[in-house]
Amino acid sequence: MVAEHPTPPQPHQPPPMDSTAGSGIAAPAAAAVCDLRMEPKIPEPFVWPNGDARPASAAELDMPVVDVGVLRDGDAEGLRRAAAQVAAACATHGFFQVSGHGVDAALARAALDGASDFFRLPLAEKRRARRVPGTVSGYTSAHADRFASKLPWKETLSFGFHDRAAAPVVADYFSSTLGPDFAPMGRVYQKYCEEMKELSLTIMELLELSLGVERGYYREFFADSSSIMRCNYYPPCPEPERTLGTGPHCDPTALTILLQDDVGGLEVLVDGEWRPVSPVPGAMVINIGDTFMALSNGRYKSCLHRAVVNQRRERRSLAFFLCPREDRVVRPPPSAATPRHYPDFTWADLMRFTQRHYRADTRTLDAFTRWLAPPAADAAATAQVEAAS
Ligand SMILES: C=C1C[C@]23C[C@H]1CC[C@H]2[C@]1(C)CCC[C@@](C)(C(=O)O)[C@H]1[C@@H]3C(=O)O
Ligand SMILES: O=C(O)CCC(=O)C(=O)O
Ligand SMILES: [Fe+2]
Repeated sequence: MVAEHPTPPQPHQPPPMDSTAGSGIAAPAAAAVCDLRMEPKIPEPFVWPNGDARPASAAELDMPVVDVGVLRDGDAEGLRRAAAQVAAACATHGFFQVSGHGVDAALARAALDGASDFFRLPLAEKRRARRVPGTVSGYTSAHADRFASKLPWKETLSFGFHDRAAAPVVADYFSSTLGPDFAPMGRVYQKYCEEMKELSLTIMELLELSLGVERGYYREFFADSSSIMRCNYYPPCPEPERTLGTGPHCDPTALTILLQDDVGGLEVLVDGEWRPVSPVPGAMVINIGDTFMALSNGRYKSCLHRAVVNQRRERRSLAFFLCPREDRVVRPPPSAATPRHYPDFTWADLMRFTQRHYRADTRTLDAFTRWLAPPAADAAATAQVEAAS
């Protein structure tokens, strides 16, 4: 299927980095937005180093499809099997798929189709929702408003979801940002996020069981949460082997629920090889993020993954990122807390770090830990510099 609308990015020459360039994130003066049009070669800013873009191995990642319906129907043997499958997957590569999730198939389809409808809009209309600098919310094309190189071959639309408010936060976002014509789309994503939140709490119960930690610890930790919904749109690419839809990274968030269409492109790094994750019709991909790795005191792994693109088919994926309420202190349950592998932190701090100081990649949590509290040697060096200045 060839995309019905212009595809590969043809960015304006990304503006010069401003004073925050040293932070590794370009914050150009004007929000550059890529105007996607077909070109035979990809623009230089979209070329990734060979190490990041190297080809995947042929062998798909063999990850379990866990039937989470067992948490509803009280099947004790099924529960034991599901907990064992989750434990084996999360202690190694951090990925599994779920069936029996109860998410309405028509709603899932409407959410994927809504993403296509949005990304097919004229650029000027999409720009009405462009990302507010320093936040994750809004529309971006290749993150060209943030970075000047290794641009991802994708467009994204992200918005926050928290069920504290009485008001339908997501539905209001669409109507207020894009106008009353988008109210139906907003209602679809409002309902989709509500179902994603419910599924994430079910998965938290399964994670408690599989880790043998206090029942309810994780479910209650996230009962009042502040999550991120992200629609990814990956256009066909004339040189897919030279770029990436999403670069190698670990999700800084706690848990990711990924609904992908039937195209494929998600890959996970296992034993030094990129392993494709094939779409399983009706299933959703789950992965552990940095915040949950810290909540499990390192027992469950937040692992490197990426999204590759292809020459012929556009691809869509919807990522629901479960995040704690901003001010919650991320700390493992008492039964799993010694010796501590990560410091206490809040999601607000980690979120701010990824949006203003550091491009989430393969070492985000380590970089964040150092940013939070530089090792004594660094602190002494910093004090020396300050004293001399
Ligand atoms: C907190 C977040 C930052 C990103 C979106 C969520 C969780 C995943 C992060 C991201 C996808 C990791 C790869 C780099 C990134 C810049 C991207 O390609 O979109 C990251 C997101 C972001 O900073 O917008
Ligand atoms: O699109 C995909 O398959 C993966 C996207 C992803 O990892 C992300 O948005 O964090
Ligand atoms: Fe990710």
